[in-house]
Amino acid sequence: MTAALVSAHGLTKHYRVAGRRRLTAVNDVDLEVAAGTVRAVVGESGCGKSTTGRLLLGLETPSAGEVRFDGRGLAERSPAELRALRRELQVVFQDPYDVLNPRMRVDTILREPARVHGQEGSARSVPDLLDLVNLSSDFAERYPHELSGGQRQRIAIARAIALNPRFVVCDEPVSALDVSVQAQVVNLLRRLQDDLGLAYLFISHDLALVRYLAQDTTVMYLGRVVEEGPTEQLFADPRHPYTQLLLAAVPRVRGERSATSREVRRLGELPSPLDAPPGCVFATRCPLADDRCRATRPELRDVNGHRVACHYAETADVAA
Ligand SMILES: Nc1ncnc2c1ncn2[C@@H]1O[C@H](COP(=O)(O)OP(=O)(O)OP(=O)(O)O)[C@@H](O)[C@H]1O
Repeated sequence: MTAALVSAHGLTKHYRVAGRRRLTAVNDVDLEVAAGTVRAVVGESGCGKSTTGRLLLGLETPSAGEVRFDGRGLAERSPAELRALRRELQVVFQDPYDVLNPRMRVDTILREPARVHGQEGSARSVPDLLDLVNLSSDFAERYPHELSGGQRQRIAIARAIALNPRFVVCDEPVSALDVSVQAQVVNLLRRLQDDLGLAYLFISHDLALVRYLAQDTTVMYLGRVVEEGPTEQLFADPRHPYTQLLLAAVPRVRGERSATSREVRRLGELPSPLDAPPGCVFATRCPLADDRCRATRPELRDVNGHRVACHYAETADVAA
C-alpha cells in the first residue's frame, strides 16, 4: 500500500442558498490519492465533484471533516505553511481562457507563479516548460488569443507545473476541447504525470478517459460516494446500480458523446441537493429501490474487492 499524499475524511460542505436553506454539495466523503497516482471522480453534473476538488486544494474550507496532505491536516497548518503548500497543489480547469490573462504574453504567464510565490530561483524555466508541453520556444512571445484551444490548455498545464507541484486537480481538463485534440492533451497529462511523478484528482464525465488514466475511481452521487475502488475492478464488476447505468452509457464508438448518460437520464431528473432522499441517495431513480432503500441509507462496505454503498450490491444488475 502506498501512503496517501492527499486524503479526505468525512469531508462535508454546506452552502447557504436562497431562503437560507442549506445545500449539501459534499456529504461525508472519504477518499485518498496516493503519491504519483491518479484518482478519477465521476458522476453527473452537480454531484459535488468540483467542490470536492476545491476542498482538497484548500480553496474552500470544509463545513465538517478534514483534508490532509502528507498526513497533516490543512487546518493544522500556519498561514506560512499553507502558503508554501500552495506550490504543491495546483489545478487545471476545463476552460483555460478563464485562467490565462489575455493581456499577458505566454512568457509572463509562465513566470507568474514563481513571481507570486517568490520562487524565481527554483521554478522551471519558460523554455523548459514549453518543451514539457510540446510547444516550441517561440510560443513564449504569443498572447492567449493567438493560440488554439489545445495550445491554450497546454499553456495552462505548463503554468500548473511551473513550481513542481505534487498534486494537480484536473477538473474536466479536455471536455471543452475539440475531440480531435482531446487525445493529445490527455496523452500529455498522462506523460507528465508519469515523468514528473504527479498525483492527479481527475474529474471527468468521460469514463473511457477515466479508464485510460486513473488507477482508482470514486463514483459520486448527490454529494456522496456511492462506489469506490481500483478502476479496473470497478469497471469490470460495477456493483452499484448507478455505476452500472453510468458504464452502460459509455459511448461505444470513439468520439461519440451523445450517448453520455442516456440510460441515466431516462431515469428522470437528478433530485436537488437541497432535498436529498433520506435513505439511499439514489433511491428515487434506482430500478431496484424498495422500502428499505428509501428508509435506510446504505453505508460503504467491501464487496468483491471494492467499496459500494448499496443494500443489494451483491446481486444488483440493472444495466443488462
Ligand atoms: N458556491 C456555491 N454556492 C452554492 N451552491 C454551490 C456552490 N458551489 C457549488 N454549489 C452547488 O453544489 C452542488 C455540487 O456542485 P459541484 O460544482 O461540486 O458539482 P459537479 O459535480 O462538479 O458539477 P459540474 O460537473 O456541473 O461542475 C451543486 O448543486 C451546486 O449548485
